[in-house]
Amino acid sequence: MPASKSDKQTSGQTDILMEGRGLERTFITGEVSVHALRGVDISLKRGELVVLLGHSGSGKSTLLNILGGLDRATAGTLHFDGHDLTHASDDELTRYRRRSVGFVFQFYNLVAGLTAKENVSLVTEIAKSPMKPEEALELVGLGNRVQHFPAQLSGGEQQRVAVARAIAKRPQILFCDEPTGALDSQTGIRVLEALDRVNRELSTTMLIITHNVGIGEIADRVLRMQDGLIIEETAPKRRLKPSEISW
Ligand SMILES: Nc1ncnc2c1ncn2[C@@H]1O[C@H](COP(=O)(O)OP(=O)(O)OP(=O)(O)O)[C@@H](O)[C@H]1O
Repeated sequence: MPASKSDKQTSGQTDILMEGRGLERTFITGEVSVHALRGVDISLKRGELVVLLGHSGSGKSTLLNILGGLDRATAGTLHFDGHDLTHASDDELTRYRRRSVGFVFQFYNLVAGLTAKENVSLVTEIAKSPMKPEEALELVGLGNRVQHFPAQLSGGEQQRVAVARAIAKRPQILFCDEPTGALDSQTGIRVLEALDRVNRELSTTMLIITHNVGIGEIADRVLRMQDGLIIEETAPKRRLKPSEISW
């Protein structure tokens, strides 16, 4: 049974799960340097759902890749659950990704020849204390689709299998890069409902990237990026249910 938010806050842990300070990322291609991140400060609290908004090219994916241990910052510091990731070796970063992090991307990347259950099993077989694949699929509302192959599922259902696959290993943090980007609004809302449920029931910390300002209403906190910096932070008065929003 995962600890509730209040349990965690009284157990002596700080309520900050992840913290980046002064994060910079410069890409050098031939003679051209792109300063994709120009000194980002970001803190993610345990159990919170944060939406990261920003125009194309503002640095959202670059930031997500660094926080998720897929890339390294050129400058700045990064800590996760008391561990310094700034100077982590490649092996340590791999361990961090395997044990603690889940990813959901715009395209679902399911294996076509495997059923929904088998796609989720790919992850649960190598995790330490995973959920049963059926349990993860039930949590995202696909308890009746476990034996279906990706081609027999709608786009939104396939994305929910991808969410089940990402959360079945019980990651502490889930990074979602445009999880509804390929979906119409009604289908996208079903995917957001699955994410919202995982966040509430498992207290999984979440960072969701989107272009879609309306999705900010389901968050505890909304961050907005521009030109490689977080330029605005807001907290909606009331966190709406995904079924209450539209776009
Ligand atoms: N591997 C790379 N090599 C060179 N430049 C890169 C690389 N990755 C990103 N960039 C540049 O860094 C900047 C930020 O890109 P990033 O993908 O983080 O933006 P984004 O906000 O996620 O955009 P989008 O919403 O379009 O996905 C852009 O100018 C992009 O061209």
